[in-house]
Amino acid sequence: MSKLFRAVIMGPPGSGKGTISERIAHSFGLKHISSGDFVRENIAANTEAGVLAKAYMKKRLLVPDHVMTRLLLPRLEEMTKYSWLLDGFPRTLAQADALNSICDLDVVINLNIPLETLKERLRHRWTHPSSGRVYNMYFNPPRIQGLDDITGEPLIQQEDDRPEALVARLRHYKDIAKPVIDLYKAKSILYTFSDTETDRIWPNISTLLSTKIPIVQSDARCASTH
Ligand SMILES: Nc1ncnc2c1ncn2[C@H]1C[C@H](O)[C@@H](COP(=O)(O)OP(=O)(O)OP(=O)(O)O)O1
Ligand SMILES: Nc1nc2c(ncn2[C@@H]2O[C@H](COP(=O)(O)OP(=O)(O)O)[C@@H](O)[C@H]2O)c(=O)[nH]1
Repeated sequence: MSKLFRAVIMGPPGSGKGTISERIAHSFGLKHISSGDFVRENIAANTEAGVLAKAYMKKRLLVPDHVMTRLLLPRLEEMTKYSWLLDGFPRTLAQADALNSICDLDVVINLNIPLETLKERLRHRWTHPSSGRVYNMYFNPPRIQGLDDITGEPLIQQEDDRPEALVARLRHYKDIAKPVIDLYKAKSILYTFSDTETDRIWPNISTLLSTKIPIVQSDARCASTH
């Protein structure tokens, strides 16, 4: 029986975390836990932490660490039987320390994508606001232009996906992510992938995971939560 597998995917906005997570979940049978989706589910369900998170989410700000860890850690503790991939958490060193206190990670995938590529992708990113589903007008367009494939509801372009907003967002990401990346580097579990195309990065990630997850445990196999 293979050991359960614990992975994190990190990268700046638009680096392809969501896109690659879906491929990993599909190919390797890991549970995909997207912190953004989980926050949205809690807001929709009006939970205590969801109510706290809502104001930050509306302003497109990071939710404070104590709220985020209160949301995410119990969810992870429920999943002791599954192999999982965390997308969007940890974002800060405090979150990484909290995660470290409940589990040992096997792999951290770090996406390193050039700024010009991020700008171009996000310029064409359309989002379904209530689910967080994203499309790109060229890479993965919706079936009907401007409408979400699942609900048929209108898609929007997020204000902070505009190229002018991206530089500040990226600086902020780099500042808070650097100590997290340094921590995982020191633990020798950080694997960095640099390219402009997800389709060129994906085979390398797939090869890495094939060596790390030789057998996917049958009872750990489950669909992505996306
Ligand atoms: N680990 C976290 N720490 C703090 N806030 C978080 C965390 N994960 C998600 N959030 C909050 C920030 C956002 O307001 C909201 C949505 O997150 P997410 O879906 O990851 O979108 P995003 O637009 O911030 O990321 P990206 O552009 O990288 O896809 O939830
Ligand atoms: N053109 C192009 N767009 C991509 C590629 N990979 C992902 N995207 C799109 O770029 C945007 C950002 O990807 P996403 O997975 O949301 O990144 P995240 O913000 O890191 O989760 C989305 O609109 C994706 O559809 C790629 O290789 N080329």
